[in-house]
Amino acid sequence: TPFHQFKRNIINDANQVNNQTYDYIIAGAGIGGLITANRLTEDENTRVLVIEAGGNGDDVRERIDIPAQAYLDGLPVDGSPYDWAIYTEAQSNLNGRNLHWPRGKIVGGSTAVNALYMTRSTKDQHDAWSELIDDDGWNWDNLLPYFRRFETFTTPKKSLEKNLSIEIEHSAHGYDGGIQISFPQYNYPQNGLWQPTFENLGIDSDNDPFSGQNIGGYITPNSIDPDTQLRSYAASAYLYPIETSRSNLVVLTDALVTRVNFDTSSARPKANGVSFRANGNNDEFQAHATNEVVIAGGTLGSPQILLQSGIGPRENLESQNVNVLVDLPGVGAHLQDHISATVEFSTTAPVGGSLSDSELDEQLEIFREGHFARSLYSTPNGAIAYIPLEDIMGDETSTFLDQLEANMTDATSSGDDPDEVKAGYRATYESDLENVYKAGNAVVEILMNNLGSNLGFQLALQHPFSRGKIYLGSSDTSENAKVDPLYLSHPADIQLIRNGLKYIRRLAATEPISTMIRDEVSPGLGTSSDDDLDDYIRNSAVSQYHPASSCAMLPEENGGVVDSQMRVYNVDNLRVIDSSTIPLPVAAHHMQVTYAICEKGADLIRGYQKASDSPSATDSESGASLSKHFNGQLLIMMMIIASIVNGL
Ligand SMILES: Cc1cc2nc3c(=O)[nH]c(=O)nc-3n(C[C@H](O)[C@H](O)[C@H](O)COP(=O)(O)OP(=O)(O)OC[C@H]3O[C@@H](n4cnc5c(N)ncnc54)[C@H](O)[C@@H]3O)c2cc1C
Repeated sequence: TPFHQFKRNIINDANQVNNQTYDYIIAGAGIGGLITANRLTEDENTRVLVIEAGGNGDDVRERIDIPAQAYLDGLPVDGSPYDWAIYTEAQSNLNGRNLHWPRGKIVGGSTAVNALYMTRSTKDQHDAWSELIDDDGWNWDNLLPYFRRFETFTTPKKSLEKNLSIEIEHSAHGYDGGIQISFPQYNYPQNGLWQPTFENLGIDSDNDPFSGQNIGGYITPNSIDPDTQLRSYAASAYLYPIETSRSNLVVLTDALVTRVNFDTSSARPKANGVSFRANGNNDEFQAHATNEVVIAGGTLGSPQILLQSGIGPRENLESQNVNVLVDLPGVGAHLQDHISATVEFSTTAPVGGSLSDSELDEQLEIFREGHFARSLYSTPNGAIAYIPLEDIMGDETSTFLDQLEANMTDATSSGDDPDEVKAGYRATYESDLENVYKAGNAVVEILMNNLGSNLGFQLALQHPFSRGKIYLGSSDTSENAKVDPLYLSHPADIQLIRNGLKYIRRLAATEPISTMIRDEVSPGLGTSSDDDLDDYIRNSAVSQYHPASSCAMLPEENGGVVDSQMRVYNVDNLRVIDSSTIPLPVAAHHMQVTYAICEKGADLIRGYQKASDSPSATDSESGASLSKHFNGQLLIMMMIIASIVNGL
C-alpha cells in the first residue's frame, strides 16, 4: 500500500526560523492553517511560515492512513502525544463528570485522527449564518462553490448505490479538489437496512444530503482516497502535493505558539509576528510577519492564543496577569458542542465489530495486501440520520416550542456574561428557533455504531441551546485553557435527548433493522421513566467531538470575535481561520464546513469576495469538470455500445 511519504520543507528546528521575517505567519497546521498556507503560496513571491504544536505523524503513518484505525487503534487516546489531552471542567449536569475532548496535535490537526465521516451542513443554516453577520458572502449559494472546491467526489458503483439507497445530485459535488470523498469498498451487512427503516418510520431520504437538505437516513461517504483506500485529509490534500515544490513555504513542527506580537505605536494594535516555544525546552523564539498573522489553532487553540496575546474578556485576562491589549468579551464565549447518548442492543447476527485480537490482525493484513473489500479496516462506517423536531417530540412539539420561546432567559450560559455575549446568545437562539426548530430542519443526528457484538444507536443533539466558555485558568502558556461547555444548562437539551432515546427504541423495533435486534442492553428496558432516562443521560452522555464557536463570526455588539472577513475586531493584520469562527450550530460533522469556510478565508486574505474571482477557482465551480465527468461516462457508454454492436 503506498502510504503517504514525506520529504520536504517540514522542519522541526526552531533556530532555522527564529527572528526570520515572512509575509504571513500561520499558527496551527489543521484545516485552516494548511489551506491558507497552500493558497497563499500559489503566488511564488509570498513567503509563509506555518507553526504547528504537534509532530509530522511519520512515526504513526499507518494509524493515520488506514481508515478504520480511527476506531480500532485510534491516535486520540489517553496519553497519546498526538492528542491535546483536553478534559472539560466537571459538568454539574453530567453528575460532575469531566469529559475528554480529543483534538489532533499533529500536522493535519484533527483531520489526521478523526472518524472520516463526510456530512454537509445545509442551506438554511448557511442562510441564517449570513443573516447574522449581514454578509451575503456566507449564504448557501455563495458558499457552495467553496464546498465544491475542496472535494473530489467519486460516484459509487451502481450496485452499491442501489443496495444502500444512495441518491446523488452531481451539481452539489466537486470533482477536482484535494480532499477525496468516496464510499469505502467494505460495507457492514446492516448498512443496507438503514435507509428503508427510516422510510418505514415515515422519513423520506430521497435526496442527496450534500445538496442543502439533509433530513433522512443515509450511508454517508468518507474522506477516503478511492484508489489507495487511505485517509484523505488536510495534509494529504493541501501539504504533500506542494511540500517540495514551493520553497516559499516552511512548516515548523513541535513548536507551540504562545502569543501574537503587536506593533502598538499607533492607536490600533497591528499584529507583526508571533512568539513560540520549541526544541523541547522553554526557550522562547520569535518570527515576524509583514502582512498578516493567521490564527488557525481550532476551537480550543485559537481562543487560547488570543487570550494569551491580551485579546479577550478583561476580567479573565487580569485574573491571570495578562496585559489587556483589547477587551473583547466574546473570545472563548458562545462555545457549543454536539452532546450525545447511546442506546445499545444485542444482535441476531454478527455485526462485524466483534473480532478477537488475532482476527483483527488478520483483517489488518488483508488490508495491507490490498484486498480492501474484504477488510473491515477499509471502513469507518457511515450509517447516519438527521431527524426533525416533530418526529422526536410527537404530540409534545407545540408545547415544546412554546417553552423554547418562554425560556429564552435560560439561554445565557451564566448570569454574569457581558452584555454583548448575552446579546449574541439571544441572536443565535432566536435564529435556531426560527430557522431550525420551527422550520422542520434536523435537530438530532442518529449514528449506527458497531460495538463489539452489539449495535449502538448514538443520538447527538445538533442544535443545543446550552452555551459554554473557554478561559485562561493559568498564566502558564503550556497549560491548556479551561473548557466549560456547561452541557444541558438549558432545559430543552435534556428533554430532546430523552425523547431521542425513546425514538431510538421505536427505530430498533421497526423493520428491516428490527430483524437484527435481539435485546436492549443499555440502558435496558427497566429504564423507562423520564427521571430514569435523565439519570442515564447524565451518567453516560459524551461529546461527539464537534466543539465550535469560541471565536464566533458575529457582530462585535453580539460578542463576535471576527467580522465577516474573518478579521479580529479592533486590531489590524490578524485573522482567525478555522472551526472556532462558526457562529451557529450546524447539523453535520464539522470537517466539511471547516474546509469550505477556510477555503473562503484564504480567498478573503487575497481580496476575493466571490469564489469565481479567485485564482484557485476550480473546474467544478464553473461546471466544466462536471461536464468532463459526464463526457467521460458518455465515452465509456459509447465504447460499451460499440463493443456490443461489434460483437453482434
Ligand atoms: C476524534 C475525532 C473524530 C472526529 N470525527 C469527525 C468525522 O468523522 N467527521 C467530521 O466531519 N468531523 C469529525 N471531527 C471533527 C473535525 O475533525 C474537526 O471539527 C476539524 O478537523 C476542526 O478543524 P480545525 O482546523 O478547526 O481545528 P484542528 O483540527 O483542531 O486543528 C488545529 C491545529 O492547530 C494546532 N494548534 C493548536 N494550538 C496551537 C498552538 N498554540 N501552537 C501551534 N499549533 C497549535 C493543533 O495541534 C492542530 O494541528 C472529529 C474530531 C475528532 C477529534
